[in-house]
Amino acid sequence: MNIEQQIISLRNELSEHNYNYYVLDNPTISDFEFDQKLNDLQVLEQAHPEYYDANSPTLRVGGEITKNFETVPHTYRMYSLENSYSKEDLEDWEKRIEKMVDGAVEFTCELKYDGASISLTYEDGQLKRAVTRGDGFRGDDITANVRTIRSVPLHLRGDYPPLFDIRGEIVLPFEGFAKMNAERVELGEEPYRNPRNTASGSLKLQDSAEVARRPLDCLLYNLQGERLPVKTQFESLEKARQWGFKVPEAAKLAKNLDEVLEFVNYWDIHRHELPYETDGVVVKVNSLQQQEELGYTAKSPRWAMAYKFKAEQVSTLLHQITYQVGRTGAITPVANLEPVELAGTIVKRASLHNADQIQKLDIREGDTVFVEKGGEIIPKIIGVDFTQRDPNSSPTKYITECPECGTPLVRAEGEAQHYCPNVEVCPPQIIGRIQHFTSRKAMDIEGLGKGIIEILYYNGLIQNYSDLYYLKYEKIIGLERWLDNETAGLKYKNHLQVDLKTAIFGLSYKWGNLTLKDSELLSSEIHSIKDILNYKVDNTNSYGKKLLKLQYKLKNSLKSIDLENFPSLEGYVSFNLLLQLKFPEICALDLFKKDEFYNLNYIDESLKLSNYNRVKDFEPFIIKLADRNRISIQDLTASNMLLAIEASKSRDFDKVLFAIGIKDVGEVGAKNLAIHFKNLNNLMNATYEDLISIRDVGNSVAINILEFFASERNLEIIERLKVAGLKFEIVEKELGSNKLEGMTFVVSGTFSIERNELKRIIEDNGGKNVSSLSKNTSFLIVGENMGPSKKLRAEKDNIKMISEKDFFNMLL
Ligand SMILES: NC(=O)c1ccc[n+]([C@@H]2O[C@H](COP(=O)([O-])OP(=O)(O)OC[C@H]3O[C@@H](n4cnc5c(N)ncnc54)[C@H](O)[C@@H]3O)[C@@H](O)[C@H]2O)c1
Ligand SMILES: [Zn+2]
Repeated sequence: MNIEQQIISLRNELSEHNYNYYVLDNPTISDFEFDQKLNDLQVLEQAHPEYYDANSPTLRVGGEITKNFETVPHTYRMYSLENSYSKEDLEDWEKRIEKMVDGAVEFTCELKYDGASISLTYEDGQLKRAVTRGDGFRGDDITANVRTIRSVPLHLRGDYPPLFDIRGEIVLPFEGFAKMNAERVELGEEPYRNPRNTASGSLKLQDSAEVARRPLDCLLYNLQGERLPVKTQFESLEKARQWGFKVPEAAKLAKNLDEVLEFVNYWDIHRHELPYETDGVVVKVNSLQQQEELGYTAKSPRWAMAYKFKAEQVSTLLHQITYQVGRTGAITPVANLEPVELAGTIVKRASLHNADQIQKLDIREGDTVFVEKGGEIIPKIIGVDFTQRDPNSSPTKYITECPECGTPLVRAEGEAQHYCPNVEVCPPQIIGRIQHFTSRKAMDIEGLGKGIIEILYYNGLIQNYSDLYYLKYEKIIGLERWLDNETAGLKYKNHLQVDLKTAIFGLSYKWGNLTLKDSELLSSEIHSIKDILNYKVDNTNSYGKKLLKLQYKLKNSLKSIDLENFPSLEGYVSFNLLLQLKFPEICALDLFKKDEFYNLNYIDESLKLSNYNRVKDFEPFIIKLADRNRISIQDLTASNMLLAIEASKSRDFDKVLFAIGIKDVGEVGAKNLAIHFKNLNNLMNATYEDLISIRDVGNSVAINILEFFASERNLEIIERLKVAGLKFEIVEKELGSNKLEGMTFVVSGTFSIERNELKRIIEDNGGKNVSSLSKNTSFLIVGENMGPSKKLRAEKDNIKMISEKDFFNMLL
């Protein structure tokens, strides 16, 4: 590639990233990588001014305007900031400045909040407009959304100027972000990646009510206007604070660059204590007079410089790649890491996303990997330290079978994710669906979280959510299980009674490293676990060696265990614990005392650190751990749970519709469907054309709905829910108002809801039902197929006739 091609290719690539970042809120590379590429381009362009292009990403603010909001021009242009990454960069900048202005230069140091920029216009102390940065000249008018943010003052106080703009950053504090993500995870949805993109995405929602629900915050840092009552940047921060804006206290005045660096160094460490995300420090020339002298480049002010903190990176050992199965059957590979501290938290796991990602980075078990936590909350593996790679390792073979049910995985054309297609039997999918059903935004059944659902499921009491409504107190009381069954080596947890092959596999998972195939082979030759002890081993091959190890461990550790009753699930778990207790090598007591490692996972570790004869010391920890990991359904839990299940029968139709978990039908979608179809029968009879005519229902959702109701099994489940008494039709909200006080109604014909229901709503709102028309009747509510005589009579007596819809409008 020649220079010109290189420049053009970089420009195209960066424009694409700008689009992903600013418009889609979904960047595909890290900020650091982006800045490096931008810098490469800058260097090339400087060396080759002949390829100048005013539209180059180096000369333009990256944002764009979207078509969803009104576009408005900025009175004062909104710039970006120049970036620096080192002390030297800052020193160079200072030198440049000092040549251009008279007198000593002081600096204001501020934190660089990582969110979405916003410009607010205030007229006579009232918020008039809020506009995104857009391309710097024009932005999106998102006033309605910004009004919902509590830290944006709608009216100012004090001695504010009559007209000015104030700039700031809209951020999503960690706490709110974590809460939003917890809710998403509860619903089995992908968590949001980082607060910045989520904040920015929230601002572009069409529904301000939804924006209001997001815990956004607005931090202000810059005034723009004519004849403002301030002479320095620092003063303007103080003034803004007095007028009622939220201006963080961290800002500091620095007399020289040393003081600036002090500020930088302090916050590089302490920023993790802040409630929101920051990605650097912004250093600004304090005097506004000097700022004016310095002016702007094409893209940024010369009087300000961002100093970016480095995205924190560490290297650590990747022990194992495990695979999680989600509610929809999607498989997510997870890297289990040697715990390591990164950006203030201990990181033990990182998502590997999908098979392509593993292949692209060539990640293998046993590798030393680089883990980064730049903007992203969930740490990610950005590469492998190849100098540390074991030369004998081989590329990771992605699993081909579901780790939970053994079904061969599928991967649809063009999809990144593998799926387990065993929808009806695969345990995490079943449990996930039930969990979704009971979750807060669906049926909101309190106390029925994952743990309890698992107990009920593994004890064979529920197979799907309809079974919840048929639970009996006597059956559930006293049920228990250990939460941490994975650590107990129990891979095949869907079988309450595991078969021999599985039991062997479970055992060897811990000790012998038999593969599933090995276990199968062995199980065909013996009748029970006990037989392993007497099995004749040919120890000349690796299979035999593994068996020998298994035999040895078994012999050494089993005396008191009732092998006849093994294998059963509970028996199995306790069996493992007992083995741990009896097993003389488990002694890494010190490791265990640290709560961080207080987990059965580390028994494996402690096995390696063989230090004999300390089992006794260890025992209480194991017992405590076992208790901590065991949950059981006690009296109170059981009765509360049944009450909560009973109470959930009164949830509205749209909640039920959301809860049953039709693919891609979310909370809002379910509401639209409920309002449109009024009841389940109508929805079930809807054709493809009916469906796609509804707001927000596209091709794939329509197909999902049709498929859902085409399944015999789903129909059976729904039938059971109906029998249990769940709501499968809209019951208009009982407002319980007195809006209809003094009015009498006659109801005639058929309606979208039961006639009695309609009458009840009238009464609940203070109205009176009468059965026949008279001069005193206020309204006749006309349904379908009303007899003609009623109509004549009403016309004669001048009684107002209204439709069902008119009636409900009266209640609004
Ligand atoms: N990963 C990607 O694909 C990708 C793509 C485009 C941009 N980016 C990233 O976005 C950034 C570029 O975006 P940018 O142009 O918004 O620049 P920027 O984020 O580097 O800095 C400018 C912005 O900082 C904000 N800011 C926060 N605190 C401030 C304060 N105290 N004073 C003044 N301004 C403050 C302002 O909103 C201002 O617009 C780069 O860091 C880049 O890495 C990443
Ligand atoms: Zn499966």
